[in-house]
Amino acid sequence: MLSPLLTAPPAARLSAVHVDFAGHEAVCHVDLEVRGGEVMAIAGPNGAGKTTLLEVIAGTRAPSSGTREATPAVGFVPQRTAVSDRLPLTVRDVVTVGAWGRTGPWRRLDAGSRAAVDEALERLGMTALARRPFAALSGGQRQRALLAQGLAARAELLLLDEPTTGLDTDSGDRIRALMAAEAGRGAAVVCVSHDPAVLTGADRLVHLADGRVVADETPVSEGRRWPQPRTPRTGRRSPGRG
Ligand SMILES: Nc1ncnc2c1ncn2[C@@H]1O[C@H](COP(=O)(O)OP(=O)(O)OP(=O)(O)O)[C@@H](O)[C@H]1O
Repeated sequence: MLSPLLTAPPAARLSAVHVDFAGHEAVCHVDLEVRGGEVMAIAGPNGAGKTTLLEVIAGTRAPSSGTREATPAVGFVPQRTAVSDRLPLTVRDVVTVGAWGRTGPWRRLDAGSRAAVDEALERLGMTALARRPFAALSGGQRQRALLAQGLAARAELLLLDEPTTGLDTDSGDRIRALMAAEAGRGAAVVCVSHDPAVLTGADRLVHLADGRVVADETPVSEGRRWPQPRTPRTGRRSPGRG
């Protein structure tokens, strides 16, 4: 019998995708399907095209040629270094942006969207920091705020660019557990990473080199070797860094 992962409809499908930057092919002829319920890790050396490919899957970068089909319910968590230091927003504002897919930008949030924002803050241990300016956070706290933004979308396709880079072990564990939990509720999770703990624990590991998929493996056959989701911290103790 086919596994539920194989019978689930694709959350995203790329066909013969190329991305060309002024003559440099960053992504070359990629065919890829991402399915609900799976965590796919994308690995490869610097400059291999991982972020560019993730942007195409997210729909934030149009391919130069080829096609993308995907659910409209996308949550995209960029690298924290890709977000301006000067954003005049609180942590709650940043997380609220994630719920805009449900309400539309700058609209008053309905009760369901407010609950999604509160829950996302709670799951990342950011409730106590909700009113703090985003620009005043440490790097690791920013990473968690951006992930909370992605969770607030309650997306069918959740995309993360190096979400554990520079985090302490505890925060890295928490983020891997959250990715597993998102896949557990049926979302397709795609994560660009150099982190061995992410790469060895994903359901599927796609290797890129020079913009091409050179391997597409399912390294774990009997469940993810990732920590189970834990009861979130409320932040009542110290707000904690990173
Ligand atoms: N906006 C851009 N304009 C021109 N070239 C770009 C642009 N973005 C990326 N590139 C080039 O495309 C290639 C792939 O870049 P990309 O950022 O996707 O790689 P990556 O695998 O994510 O790298 P890293 O592991 O260093 O983050 C690189 O050669 C990069 O220089």
